[in-house]
Amino acid sequence: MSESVGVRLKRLPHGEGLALPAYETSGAAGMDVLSAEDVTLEPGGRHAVATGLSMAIPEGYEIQVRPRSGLAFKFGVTVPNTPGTIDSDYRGELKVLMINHGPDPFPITRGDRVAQLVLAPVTRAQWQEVEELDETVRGEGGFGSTGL
Ligand SMILES: O=c1ccn([C@H]2C[C@H](O)[C@@H](COP(=O)(O)OP(=O)(O)OP(=O)(O)O)O2)c(=O)[nH]1
Ligand SMILES: [Mg+2]
Repeated sequence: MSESVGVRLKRLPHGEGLALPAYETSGAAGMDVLSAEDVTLEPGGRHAVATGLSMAIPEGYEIQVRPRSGLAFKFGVTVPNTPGTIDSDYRGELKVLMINHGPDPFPITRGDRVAQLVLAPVTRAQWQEVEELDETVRGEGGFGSTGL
């Protein structure tokens, strides 16, 4: 078993009666999160899907909102801002941004698993401004500089 961290969570009125986000298997990295609303994503359409949940993530952690590969593969339905970032100081409703890249309307029913939530540690950077950076073999090469 890997380590687990307590996360305080509040159900909003429209989240009553829904299961909490849950790990589907013993080794799952993400908890599948459920929609708290019925909505249809038209082709090319996007929507911030309500989850009916707000939370207080412990300082030093974030939650990443990631797509479910099954929805992406079968229907072209994914999370446009993946990974979505839930900050530890955010107390609003967690919403899952979704976009339908597929050719057909995609109906979401309350209770459907729309995305997955990954709790991750955050390391904050402290800038150290300098005049010169160290030299490397790569140097300024990027964006395909090593070939395709
Ligand atoms: O998929 C997402 C992404 C963000 N949020 C919430 C939690 C997050 O803490 C807050 C701000 O997100 P972000 O920093 O990505 O958005 P922004 O456009 O920079 O907004 P802000 O100016 O509020 O930071 O919105 C969600 O509910 N779902
Ligand atoms: Mg922001």
